[in-house]
Amino acid sequence: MESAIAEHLKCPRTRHRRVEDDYTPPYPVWSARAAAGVGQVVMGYFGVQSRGPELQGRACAALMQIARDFGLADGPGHHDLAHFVDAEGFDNMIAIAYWSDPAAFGRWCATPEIDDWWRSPARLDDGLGYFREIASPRAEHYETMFSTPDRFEGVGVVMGGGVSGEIQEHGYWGSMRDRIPLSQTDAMVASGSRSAIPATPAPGQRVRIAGHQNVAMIRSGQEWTDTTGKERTLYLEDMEPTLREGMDFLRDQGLAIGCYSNRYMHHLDARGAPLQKSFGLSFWRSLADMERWAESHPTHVAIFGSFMRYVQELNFELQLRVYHEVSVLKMDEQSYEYINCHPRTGLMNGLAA
Ligand code: HEM
Repeated sequence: MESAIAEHLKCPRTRHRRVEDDYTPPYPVWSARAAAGVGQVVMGYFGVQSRGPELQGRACAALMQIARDFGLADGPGHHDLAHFVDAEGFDNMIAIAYWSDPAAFGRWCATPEIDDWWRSPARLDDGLGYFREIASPRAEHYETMFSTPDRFEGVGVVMGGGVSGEIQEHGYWGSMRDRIPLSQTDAMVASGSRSAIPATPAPGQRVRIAGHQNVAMIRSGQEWTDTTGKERTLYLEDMEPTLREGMDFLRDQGLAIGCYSNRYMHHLDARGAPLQKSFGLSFWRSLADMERWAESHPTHVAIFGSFMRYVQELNFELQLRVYHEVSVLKMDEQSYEYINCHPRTGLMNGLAA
């Protein structure tokens, strides 16, 4: 058993963990480790927004183009494609890409064909919406968790330092915070507020959103490809409907509890066909707001309870894969840009008049 906090990120504590040193978690969980030299990563959400079946083909083509451009020099080490329909009925296709080096990301963005495409006035009147939500947390500002040690998702794929041993900080409310290295010395309280340029986002515009200090972000995913029999039924008929309810709540009523945006997304393969994998992606005013939802909302409490029960019932032989990555972002670790998107998109949500 080892700490989720890698040795080189440990420091003298001024804040305590929620558990005692002899705490033993009820089931095993692993973290991804960063290779030496991977100090800051980039998590980029490149979105294409459209409405109605007649635009879906063009939206898909735009997404495929973005994914092809990842193959240019300095492109990401890993990417996923995903889709969801938002509360306004728009299709949102997103290519999610990870870099282990922010300088490479900067060079990739500055590649003339990518930069010219993004800046072109044509982006405002080709009938589609586009966005880039870029989070670039330093190593102290994020954590990962995987229910199996054999395969990573998301940022874990590019961190390059392999898998940890079984970690101690999990299986109790507050463990997410305890896994983030910064929690050793900092309460990660949010301050300030979001602002938009121009101040009132509307469709047909380019909009930039400035985040505030300590915005919290989570990508929490599950894959049921390998589940069979009772476990598959449990996931599809018991857990998934509850999860969907929780995700719909955050999408529709999240603002009142500090959730700026929530997307319950389905993975697509390289040709756009759905895979048996999904994830929730949400941005929050603070880590504390996210924690409150996770430990008190009936949907997540029920999912958490079922997971604990199934793990034991299935004798720790779960085929359902669960993982998450959580970041607490400083001002300079966030960049959000929207082109011709509706004003409830992503971090714009709640800012329009
Ligand atoms: C089938 C889907 C899901 C399952 C089975 C599940 C289950 C769990 C479990 C078992 C834990 C505790 C993990 C540990 O510490 O060992 C946990 C923590 C957490 N989950 Fe989920 N979850 C799911 C989806 C989600 C989604 C979509 C979100 C949000 C977008 C979410 C947010 C959280 C948060 C914030 C925590 C950390 C709570 C803390 O440590 O204080 N979960 N979940």
